[in-house]
Amino acid sequence: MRRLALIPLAVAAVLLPYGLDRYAIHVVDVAIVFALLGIGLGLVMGVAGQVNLAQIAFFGIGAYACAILTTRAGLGFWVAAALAVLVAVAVGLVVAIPALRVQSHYLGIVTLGLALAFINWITNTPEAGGSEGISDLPVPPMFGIDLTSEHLFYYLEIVVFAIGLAFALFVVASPLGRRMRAMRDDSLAAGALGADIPLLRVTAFVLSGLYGGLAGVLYAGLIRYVAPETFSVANMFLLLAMVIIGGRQSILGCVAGAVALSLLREVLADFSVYAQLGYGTVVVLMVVFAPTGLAGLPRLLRARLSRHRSGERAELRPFTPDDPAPVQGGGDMLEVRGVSMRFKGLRALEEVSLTVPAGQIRGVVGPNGSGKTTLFNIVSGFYVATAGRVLLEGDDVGGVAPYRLARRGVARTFQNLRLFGDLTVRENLLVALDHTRTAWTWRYVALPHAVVRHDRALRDQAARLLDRYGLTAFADAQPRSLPYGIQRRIEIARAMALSPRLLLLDEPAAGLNGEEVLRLAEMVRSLRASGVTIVIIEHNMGLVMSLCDQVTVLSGGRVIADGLPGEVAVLPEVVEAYLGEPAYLSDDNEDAPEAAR
Ligand SMILES: Nc1ncnc2c1ncn2[C@@H]1O[C@H](COP(=O)(O)OP(=O)(O)OP(=O)(O)O)[C@@H](O)[C@H]1O
Repeated sequence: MRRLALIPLAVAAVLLPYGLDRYAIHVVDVAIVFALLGIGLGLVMGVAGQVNLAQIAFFGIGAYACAILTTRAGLGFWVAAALAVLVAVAVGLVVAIPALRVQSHYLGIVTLGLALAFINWITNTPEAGGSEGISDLPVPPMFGIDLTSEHLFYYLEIVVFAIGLAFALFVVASPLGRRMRAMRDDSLAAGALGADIPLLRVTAFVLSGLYGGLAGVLYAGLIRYVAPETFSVANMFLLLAMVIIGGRQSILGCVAGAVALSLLREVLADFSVYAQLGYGTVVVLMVVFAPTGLAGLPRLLRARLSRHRSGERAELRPFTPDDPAPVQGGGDMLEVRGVSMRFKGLRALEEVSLTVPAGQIRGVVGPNGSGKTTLFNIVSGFYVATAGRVLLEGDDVGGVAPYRLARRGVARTFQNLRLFGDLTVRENLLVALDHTRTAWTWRYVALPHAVVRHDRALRDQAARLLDRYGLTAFADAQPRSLPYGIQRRIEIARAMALSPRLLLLDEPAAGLNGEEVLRLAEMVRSLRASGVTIVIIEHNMGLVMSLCDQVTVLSGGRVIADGLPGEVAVLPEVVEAYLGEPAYLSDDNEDAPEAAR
């Protein structure tokens, strides 16, 4: 059906130049160049969440490299064009380096600085023609077709644009695009689910450089003259306005914004000062009232509606237990040896040691601020311990990045749920189910069919997982529109999508009612029966006492007790650590849900 809808669009695109005079087709040709730039900026900023104010420089590098290589080095247009796109991609790689260290507005400042450095270079370098620019670029040869005609050049542009748009849409809908969106929503959680964040950031900037370079080359072939004013900061902000107004999270929105503002710019050419002011005002209004741009409005409305609807008929189906499986290996799954962690002057952990045998459910309890979550953060690779070692099945994994640990079988949930709010429940699971490496991105160009097949297989697995966790009814909802208990279930399902051997649950019962705690306990037992080793931080002592094989008690960053639940609960030092509230640590805790005991 969707493909059929493309036919009238294609016919309209073919017929468009027939109704346009020379000036109008020129405006359309420039709008297409900006649309390509918009796609690049949409991918890096909207999809991957990397603030990039250097897009105008990628555009300029493509155009200038093409101009210099043709007029100064005497290369043919297409050879120069191919090299120019490669140069823009290489610069994209270089611009990605700061993104590995800084994010958000800091990254904005760095990339803006790089754009200014480029503008400065082209304005002051004789090889780049200084403020005069470079003129007399050769006409791109095309099997005898005269591309000096902007009507004919339009057809070249529209083909490049169509391929560029199709590729961008394909990437966004694919596992790679999903990972990028997950990274944009919450890079920590994405890393914990196996997404290689540094490589993903580099990939986003490379794509941005690719589209910037392509736009630059087309611009060079169209105008056959390059000068600094085209690649100014003012035009960078115009480009930003295009993407923000259109909707940066939607590639089609970016294209629509770029085309609309390019045309509007021509209409308002005589009022350019007021026009700039107008764009600025509209951008501010959009950021405040519709941050997802015009393209995001229907989704915003749908989300609002589905929030009401899913709230009305929210029915969580029962969890279907996994098939029991023997624990493999049988040795120690996790060993923490003398781990200390300091944050500046604060000692969060001091010489903490514990050993978790494979197949155990280990409870980690302690008063607030005793270092439980810090311990999880070290085991899952978020923090590197100041001292001590962490062994996973005997291998030292201290300092190993979270995404690598995730691939080695460590999954975790978070105390304050870290679901990807802009992704659906199904997509949340799909991110975790995808175990491919980002380095396989070349497949997107060379083997797109393999990518489609891989995605289909992932979707089948996601459907089974949704069914097993009773979440099918919520598959297409956004997690934040769902009740808290369901969100907790989704987070466990998402962690299990990694097929972990070690599962770290950080206060999974927080915010759950008694019935939900009962279901949680059943689920955790079933996960253990399926061969997963579990470490659980919990304040609900009824749950801890009934569920855990062994309990480690932390206080002030130190292990003060370790043993069977019933034994540690009555130790005086443990009672004291809990401010003299022994009832919380005993089996007789009346606050503990009946079901969890
Ligand atoms: N990134 C950080 N920077 C500075 N201090 C930190 C950081 N992370 C944790 N801390 C400090 O380390 C100590 C232990 O915190 P942690 O979150 O591990 O405790 P917790 O036992 O999990 O507490 P709760 O039960 O309240 O979640 C606290 O004093 C906390 O403020």
